[in-house]
Amino acid sequence: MEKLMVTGGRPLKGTVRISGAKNSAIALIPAAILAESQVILDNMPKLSDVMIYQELLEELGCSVKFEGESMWIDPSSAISVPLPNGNVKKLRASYYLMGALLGRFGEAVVGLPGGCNFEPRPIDQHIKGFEALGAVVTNEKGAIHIKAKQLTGAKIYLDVVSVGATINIMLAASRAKGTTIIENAAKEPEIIDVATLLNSMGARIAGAGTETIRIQGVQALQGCRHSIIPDRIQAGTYMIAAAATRGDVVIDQIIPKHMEAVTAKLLEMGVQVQEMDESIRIIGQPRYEGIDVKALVYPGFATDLQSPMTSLLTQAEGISVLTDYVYSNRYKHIPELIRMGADIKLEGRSAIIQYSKLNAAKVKATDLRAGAALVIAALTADEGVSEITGLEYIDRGYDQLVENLTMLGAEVWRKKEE
Ligand SMILES: CC(=O)N[C@H]1[C@@H](OP(=O)(O)OP(=O)(O)OC[C@H]2O[C@@H](n3ccc(=O)[nH]c3=O)[C@H](O)[C@@H]2O)O[C@H](CO)[C@@H](O)[C@@H]1O
Ligand SMILES: C=C(OP(=O)(O)O)C(=O)O
Repeated sequence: MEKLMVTGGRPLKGTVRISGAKNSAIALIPAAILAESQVILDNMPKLSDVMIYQELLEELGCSVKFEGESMWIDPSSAISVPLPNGNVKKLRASYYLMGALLGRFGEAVVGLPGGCNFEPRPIDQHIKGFEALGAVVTNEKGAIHIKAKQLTGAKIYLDVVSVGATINIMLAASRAKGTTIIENAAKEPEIIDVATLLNSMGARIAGAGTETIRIQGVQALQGCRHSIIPDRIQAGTYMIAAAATRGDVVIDQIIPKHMEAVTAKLLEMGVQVQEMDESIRIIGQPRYEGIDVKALVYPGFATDLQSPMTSLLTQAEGISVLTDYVYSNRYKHIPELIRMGADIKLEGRSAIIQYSKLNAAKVKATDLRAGAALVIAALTADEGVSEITGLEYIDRGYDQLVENLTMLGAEVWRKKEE
């Protein structure tokens, strides 16, 4: 196991290039199972979740290789091997194997997912969707067994707006007989990315990115080549880190439209933000105003940036109130930030944050974005070296983190845990 060592007090300066999006990549990889010939995914991020997914596909009989930043997947020999345990427990997005295997083979056995379990994360809406398409779903000792003689299109109203359920239903319904309509669908850019891949494979999906998605099932899907969209959560993390360290950073190769909620909040605090075609420049300021932030589904402020934003708000004068409306208790970073000197109180599902001088400390990342919050706090701390354990969580979502931060002038390094 490794930990991350971070020296505080150095403003980030320079340009950082953002990789492909984790939350797209780990849906696009299983989507490739639906094809009967080779799928090439370009702009693939180097992340532990992606490596685990490579192994999962190999367990299912796919052949997978990398060429630079491209992942070549040949799913022609895939079979629906039961995966009740093992790698499926290591990441959240293993649940997409349910929709993909169901769509291609009419059956799947997939263990309940792992990943960042900052609070219970049910998958009842995924299951409701599969059942509506005609599948029989049972939970046998923590593994979900799904079987359908014939998947048939249906109208499915999601009780909660769920990224995972929307994508999972799209995957299965692409091969169903007839038309599926998902109402109250999630609108995240990653959903559009998955629909774009599926349509390039021959699917007929309309409305991705709106609350109503129509999927006309087709008999077969073929291979294609697709480039993964930039990671808006990584981009947002660097935007926030640049502001928190009062640096000057160009966040490059992104889609600025995806960043609108973050940009708006940074501007409201008094951060200088310059938007270009494919990049955003963040110029930190000596003084920021406290603000209110509400984490919501897209196009609202992303819950995945709620923890990083908590660290930045400790640098704003007055009181800031941050409320997460997606997860009620995604606050595992707060006790650790308090150890670093932050003045934060939890009231129900809101964090009340006051200006605080942060100090270096030994802290523990308990999930991916909690880890990102601690990295930002450690970079912002006045002086001294922070030690952040739980680096394996951070590696789930940040491609080349140490290299990128080093290029931006930070002093960060990995160290073996004793
Ligand atoms: C791999 C991936 O893309 N992960 C993202 C995805 O997770 P994930 O797809 O798991 O998150 P969802 O959008 O499904 O969850 C949103 C909310 O709905 C609830 N819910 C969800 C499904 C369900 O069947 N029942 C239910 O009650 C969840 O508990 C949560 O409160 O979207 C989240 C919300 O933007 C992000 O934090 C994650 O980074
Ligand atoms: C919670 C996250 O990911 P996952 O859903 O894969 O655990 C995240 O990316 O912040």
